[in-house]
Formats: sequence, C-alpha cells, structure tokens
Amino acid sequence: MSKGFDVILRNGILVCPDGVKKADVAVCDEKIVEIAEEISGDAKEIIDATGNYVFPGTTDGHVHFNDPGRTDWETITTGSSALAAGGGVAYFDMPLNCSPCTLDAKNFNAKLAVAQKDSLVDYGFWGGLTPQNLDKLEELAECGVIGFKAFSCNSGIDEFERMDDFTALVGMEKLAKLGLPLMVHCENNEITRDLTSIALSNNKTTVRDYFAARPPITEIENVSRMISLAEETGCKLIIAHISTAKAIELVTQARSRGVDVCCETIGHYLILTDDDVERMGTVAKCSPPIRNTENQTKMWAKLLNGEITFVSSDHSPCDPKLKDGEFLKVWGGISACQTTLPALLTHACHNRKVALEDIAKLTSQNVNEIFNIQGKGKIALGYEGDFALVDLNKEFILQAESLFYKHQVSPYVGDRFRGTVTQTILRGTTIFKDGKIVSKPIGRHLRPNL
Ligand SMILES: NC(=O)N[C@H]1NC(=O)NC1=O
Ligand SMILES: [Zn+2]
Ligand SMILES: [Zn+2]
Repeated sequence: MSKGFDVILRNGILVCPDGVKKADVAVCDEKIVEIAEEISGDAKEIIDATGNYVFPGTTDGHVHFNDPGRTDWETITTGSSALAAGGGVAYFDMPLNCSPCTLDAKNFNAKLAVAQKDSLVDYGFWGGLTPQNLDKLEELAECGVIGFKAFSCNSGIDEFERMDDFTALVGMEKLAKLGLPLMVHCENNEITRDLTSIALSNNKTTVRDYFAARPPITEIENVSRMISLAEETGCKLIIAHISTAKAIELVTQARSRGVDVCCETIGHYLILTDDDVERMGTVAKCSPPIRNTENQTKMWAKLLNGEITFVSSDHSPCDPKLKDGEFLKVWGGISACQTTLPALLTHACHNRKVALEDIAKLTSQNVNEIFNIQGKGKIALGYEGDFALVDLNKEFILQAESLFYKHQVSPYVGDRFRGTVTQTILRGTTIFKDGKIVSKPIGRHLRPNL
C-alpha cells in the first residue's frame, strides 16, 4: 500500500539545524514524518517548492497586539495576519498594551478567548510582573504563560506599573520556584525620568533631545542590576530588546560565570541608526532608542558570535494620531512584525553572510527552546509542519498597501528588501500565499512544557 501523507513539500532547499539541504518533506497529522531526497507516495496536497528556501516558520517572541482593549491600535486578527505574511507561525503576546493588562488569570482568560477565535497563527502569552500582582504569579503560571515581563522604567501605560527593586527581588524569587523566565525592559528609571522631565521643562523635545534623555548608560546600569538579582535568586532572566553592545557584553560575562541570562534584540537595532531615526521622524521612535553606527557595528559582531539568543519584532503599534507631535512627547513603539525575516535575509544573510541556519535559530529554534515549547522551531522529524517558503534573491520594495497591520505604517516603507516570503505553512496548512491570507484563524495556544 502506498503511503498517504497530508502534504508533501517537494524540491525545496530545507534550512535544517545541521545545514541546508535540497530535500522533500512530508507532513501527516500536522507533524513532519519524513525528510528525504525524494519522497515517494501520495499526499492530499503536493506543494512545489522549487527555487525556494524552506525555513522553519518563525516564532516572534515579543509583540504587542493590543487585543482586547486597544483594538484601535492593532488586533489579534491584523497582527497575526501580518506575522503570517512575514513567514511567522507563532507569537508571544506581551501583557501590555492590551486592556486590561495580563496581570491575573481573569485577564489572561479574556485574551485567550479572543485569540482562540481570531488568531491565524499559534500563540503564547506573557504575564506581567508589577508591584500590584506579586500574589498572582502562580495563577498566571497555571494558565500557561510562557514567562513574565516587567519594566524597570515607566511603561507608558498607567495600568502597568514599573517594577521597583523590591518587586524585582520578590518576583524573581517566586519565578525561580515556578521555573519561568522574567524578561525585563531595562532602562534606569530615575535617570530616564529626570532627564526627560528636565528636557520637557526646557522645551527640548527634538529627536536628539530624546536620545540625550535615554543615554546608553541607562540600559547598561539596569542590565547589570537585573543580572545581580538573577544571580542571587536563580531566576532565569531575559534582557528585552537589548540595544547596546556594552550591555550584551555584560550578559555574555554573566553567562560565562553560570548565570541563567540571555538577551533578545530587535531588527531595528541592527538595521536603523540614530541618523535614520532623525530622518524618518516619529515612525521610528522606540525605547530604548536606536543608537549610533559604531554601536550597531559592534552589535553585529556579537550577533555573529552567538551572543544574542533571539531576534524579535517588538511590534508596538499605536493609533497614528499618537505619533503626530513633538518627538519627545509622542508614543514610542515601532510596527515591525511583518518584516523581521525579510529584514534579516537582507541585512544578515545577504549583506553580512550570516548563515541561513543561524537566521532560523535566531527567529525560531532558539525562541522555542528558551521557552520550552515542544515540537516547534525546527525542520526535523516529529516537529510540527511549520514552514516559511522564501525566494531568497527576489527583491521587493515595501509598499504600505502590502502591510496587514491595522495601520499601514512602518519605518521600512519604501525600502528595498532581498528575500521574499512566498508562502507560510502552519502545521501543514497553508495560511499565506503570494501576498494573500488564505486560511481561517487556526491558531492554537502554546504552553511551556515544564
Ligand atoms: N508599552 C510599549 O509597548 N512599550 C514599547 N515601545 C517601545 O518603544 N519600547 C517598548 O518597550
Ligand atoms: Zn520594552
Ligand atoms: Zn515591547
């Protein structure tokens, strides 16, 4: 009897953990069941991947889809569609800027209900850690959060209070027991707060004034403080959107003495510079701010060295009206979840010769491993049939109309990319093809396997 598969993907060039190889891959019951030079047998669907590189579909470890509660900024429908259009099969949504924030089981369940109904791709949720919810960490862990997120400085959202040092210490002790990681937005609170208020009182609100109000030392100081707390408590620590080479060095040193710490960075810290932000304006405002070329060059060297564990989008959109005004005063956050993979193909693979396997690790495998998500993140037997098909040399210029975001805004509009996502497949089902979303929402909740 001939073997009947659900899907055979033929003639693609697979980006596997141990290298890149031309092979067929077969999926049955949502999982990869065979990888071979040529797979014989029937399938309900044959996909011809000739000329395409096949990456594991990406998992974006850091997005703000704002649903429920701020759906005029983004929704799970629009955000997950944009992600799929960029080769994404999963995301971990932040506990803010949705409303209510994800600070207890009740609010977690409200978000879960929206995602179960609307999410095109698979999803995990971050819980929040603030001074108000130290007694809710256990119930959030039971709900299945992938980790906890906290801000050392003002979060920009009133209901999401910053984590003072006491909360950091007690929270980390609790998370060490729960075996879940804490991700911290690391910028020193007092320095950013006071430099910002001095700038405001002197009417200094330009882009350069904003950079001056959040200098590199604010990140460097806070990363080292968080490492000390993690070292003492045994809590697993992830530095969010690291933006300075010096802070990465602190993480690497701590790791080498056995501290359980790693860092995430974001595409824009690797691609844009302070001069770009000055030219582009508020569309490229984020915190920590985008730094200078010298720092960026050093960050690339560290990425090539393996010192950065994963690359996310920190997709943090808003109503465009909130970007209209003086630089220092407007919303900080960049829309980017549709472009992370094409941006890395362009800037890492083509321009800096980063190996394709390493791009797959930074956008998929490492993220799933860090958060103990089983069966996702690589093209290997027994893993889920999650693929991003990429025409590696096909160029495109990003048009606003091709963005699936609620607001078709991005600092990359008008930029030339080399590396086009042609098709995205989630657990064997094609969800995006040739510029269009082609599936109903089929996303599923991802919980860590602890
Ligand atoms: N609240 C929120 O999304 N903040 C994000 N925006 C940004 O630029 N940095 C962040 O942490
Ligand atoms: Zn942040
Ligand atoms: Zn964020």
